[in-house]
Amino acid sequence: MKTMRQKTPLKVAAPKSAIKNRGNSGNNLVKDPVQVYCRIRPPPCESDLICLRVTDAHTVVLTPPEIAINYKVANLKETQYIFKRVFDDTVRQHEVYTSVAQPLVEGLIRGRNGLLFTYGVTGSGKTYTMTGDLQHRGIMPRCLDALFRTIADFQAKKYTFKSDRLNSFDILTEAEVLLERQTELNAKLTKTTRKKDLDQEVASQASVEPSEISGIEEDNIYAVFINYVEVYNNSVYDLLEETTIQKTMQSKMIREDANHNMFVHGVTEVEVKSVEDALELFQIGQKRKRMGHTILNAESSRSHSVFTIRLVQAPVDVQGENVVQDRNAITVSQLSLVDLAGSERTNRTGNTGQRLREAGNINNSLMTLRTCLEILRENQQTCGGKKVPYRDSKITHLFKNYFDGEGQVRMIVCVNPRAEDYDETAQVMKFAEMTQDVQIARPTPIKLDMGLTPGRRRANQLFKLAYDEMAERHQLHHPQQQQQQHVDRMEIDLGLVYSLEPFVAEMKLGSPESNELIRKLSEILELRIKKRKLLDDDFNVRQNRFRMNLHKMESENLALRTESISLKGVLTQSKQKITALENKIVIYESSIDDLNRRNRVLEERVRELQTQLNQKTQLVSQKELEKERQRKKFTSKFAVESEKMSRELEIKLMEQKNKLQDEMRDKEERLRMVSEIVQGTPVKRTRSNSFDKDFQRLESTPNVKSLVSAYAAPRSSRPGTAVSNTRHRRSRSTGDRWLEHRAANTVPLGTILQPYYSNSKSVTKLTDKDVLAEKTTKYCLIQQDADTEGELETKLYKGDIIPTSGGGAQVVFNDVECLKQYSPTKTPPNRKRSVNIITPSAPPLSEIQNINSKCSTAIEGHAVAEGQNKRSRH
Ligand SMILES: Nc1ncnc2c1ncn2[C@@H]1O[C@H](COP(=O)(O)OP(=O)(O)OP(=O)(O)O)[C@@H](O)[C@H]1O
Repeated sequence: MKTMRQKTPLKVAAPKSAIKNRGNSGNNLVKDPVQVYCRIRPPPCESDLICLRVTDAHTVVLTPPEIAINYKVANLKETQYIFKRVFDDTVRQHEVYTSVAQPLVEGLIRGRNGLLFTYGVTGSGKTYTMTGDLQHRGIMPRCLDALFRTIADFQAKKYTFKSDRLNSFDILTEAEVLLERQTELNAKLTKTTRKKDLDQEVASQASVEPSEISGIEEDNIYAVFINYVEVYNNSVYDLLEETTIQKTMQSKMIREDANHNMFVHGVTEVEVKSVEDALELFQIGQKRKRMGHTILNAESSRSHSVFTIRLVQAPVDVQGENVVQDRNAITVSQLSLVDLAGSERTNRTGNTGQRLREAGNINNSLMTLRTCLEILRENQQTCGGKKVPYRDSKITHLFKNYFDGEGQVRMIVCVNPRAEDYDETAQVMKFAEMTQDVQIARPTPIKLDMGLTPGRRRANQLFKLAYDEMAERHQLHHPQQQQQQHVDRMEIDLGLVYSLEPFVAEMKLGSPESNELIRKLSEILELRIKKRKLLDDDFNVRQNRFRMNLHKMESENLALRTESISLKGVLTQSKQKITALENKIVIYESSIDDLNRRNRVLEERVRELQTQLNQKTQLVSQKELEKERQRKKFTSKFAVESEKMSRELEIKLMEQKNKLQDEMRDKEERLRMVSEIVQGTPVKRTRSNSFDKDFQRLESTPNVKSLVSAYAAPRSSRPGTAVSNTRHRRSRSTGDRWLEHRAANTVPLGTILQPYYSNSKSVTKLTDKDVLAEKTTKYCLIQQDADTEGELETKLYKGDIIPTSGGGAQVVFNDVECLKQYSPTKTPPNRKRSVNIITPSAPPLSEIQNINSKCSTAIEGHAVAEGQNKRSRH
């Protein structure tokens, strides 16, 4: 199918000279065409046939489908439409807002009127684009958000703008404000319950991607008013009006105000301070709209919704503090956001009766809009003066001032791409295309030149800030000085700074009041001259002060420069030092690195040695264990061996002892025999032959023979009695006196057989006196010891005390009594003697030596020499 280029409706704004008079008015203003945007919604179903496609950001091509009514008859071709911008179904809400509506908000803030409407078939996305839903905010909430973000710091607080019923505003005084606030509060109280229902919805609606308008006039204060109306069945209903069952919604009149702006007479205009407030109102209006439609059994898509934001702004005074309380100084601008009814044809909807009439009305109003725009275009193009039938429909009547007066007009054509809508879409496209030819006078913001310096509020704020800072600093440096003094010096007539004189009203000469006017004017001029002089004087004073300050600053500057130079020198030195230190650091760092490396090597070595040491320690401990084992082994072996040896030794000792005892017995026998020979008693030969032989040999020796004969004469002849055996002379008749010498701690014997002395003295410490006592003739030493078996052995060494030629005395030991006790069940080895056996033999040599050491007292009163004792014993 060949694309048919029907027409390219886009036209750029004509140069000033070429612009013809707007509509019916004949003024020479710069004009701009109505800007038309096309937005294509996604197809409702994926299976839907599509009848258009977007070829670029400005072009859309409409292709007639087979189901189109005139498809076969008219042999339709593809049609291309060019718009200011085409948004395909992927474009997001924010982008649509930025391209289409943001400039309108900017215009609104700058005091220009704006109109934005969505136009299209039912279900093509008009409401979606204008209002959106919770997740996808539409143009309206975004406009509000941008507006409030921009004017947030400049919203009227102390003053209130009050709308009169003639579409104008007044500024209320502070007292009036209070009253107004009271009323507002009351109203809010009644609204609270209603508000709660809407809060959630509103809160979510308020969250849109932030956008702000930059570079707005800061010397104004702002107030935002909202009104929301519905045009339905050619009637205008106020959606913000309080209604009751008795008072249902009444159609409102459309009127023209003093500035030729159209307005809904008596419409509820509510001041809103935030986006939330505005959206809350919008939701209220939506609810009322739905309610009304339910009552009327109608559909909301059959009505036009007009949501108007009115921005009221008034300049601040010369001081930049208060609002200029002049009604004429107020600027009012408005932005109307219109969601038009669906533009379908009646024959397709199949409506009948009431619905058909409604549809007819809707289409009539849209038709009127179309007609108006067509005539406007025609008038503009042909310089014709055809009457534009604005009054034929409420909606066009309401828009009259936008088309006829000044303002920015923009339209978004919403399109459903499905093939079923082709016929209606084609009509919409044609209308949109035509609309782009309509020229609208470029609005000029209505701003009165009041002779006020721009930026005074900002300047005032800065001045106050600087002033406070200076005062603070002054107080800091001169705490004693009166603050007031300083403040006085700072007193400045800001009025003089910001303005020479307030606005001079327009004066027309030639009238009867001319003289009066001239007088007034001359007064004003005189005042101005005076003020100018004042300013000049002030200027001179300030100039001088400034010069002085400058001079002071210059000298300070010089001092600072000198200081700076010296500091620079110090800095250079410091830098050099730092460099030197840095070099040192580098050197140290490298040596640290080196040391670290070495340290690592050594650590490695230490680890190795440690491992070796551990191994060796283990080895040593193993060897120690082994050694200990060996030692124990040998100790036990040694113990066994020594046990064995001691046993053998003991046996040998016993044998030796027996042998010695035998020898001793032999000797005693011989002695006895010698004594018998000496005493003349017959010798009993009890000994062995060897003894006899020895004895005979002894008898035959001449010395012995003589000795025997010498002894033999005085002896008694009583046979068989041991004459000189002193051991047996124990009878009491002997008349001996015994000296018993015992150790200090002797164990009591407790035996039946006790040593008995008839006449005795017992001492533990022997003295000369005891020994030399006259009657003491016998000495007995008692000694206790443990034998090899551990048994207690008591020995009594007995001897005679014989006086010596030197006047002393000597002891001649001649007997030993050995006292031992044994257990009757235990037979002591090698003991043949029974208890209390008195040994007939003399004590052995070792014992005698022992006795000597124990009885180491010389009878003559000096230490006994070893040789003497030996001698005196036998
Ligand atoms: N660009 C879009 N992206 C996603 N969904 C969309 C888009 N445009 C419209 N829709 C969806 O299409 C449906 C109809 O849209 P909408 O109600 O805005 O149409 P309308 O033109 O206002 O209809 P009516 O004239 O009946 O009021 C809605 O569910 C909406 O969410």
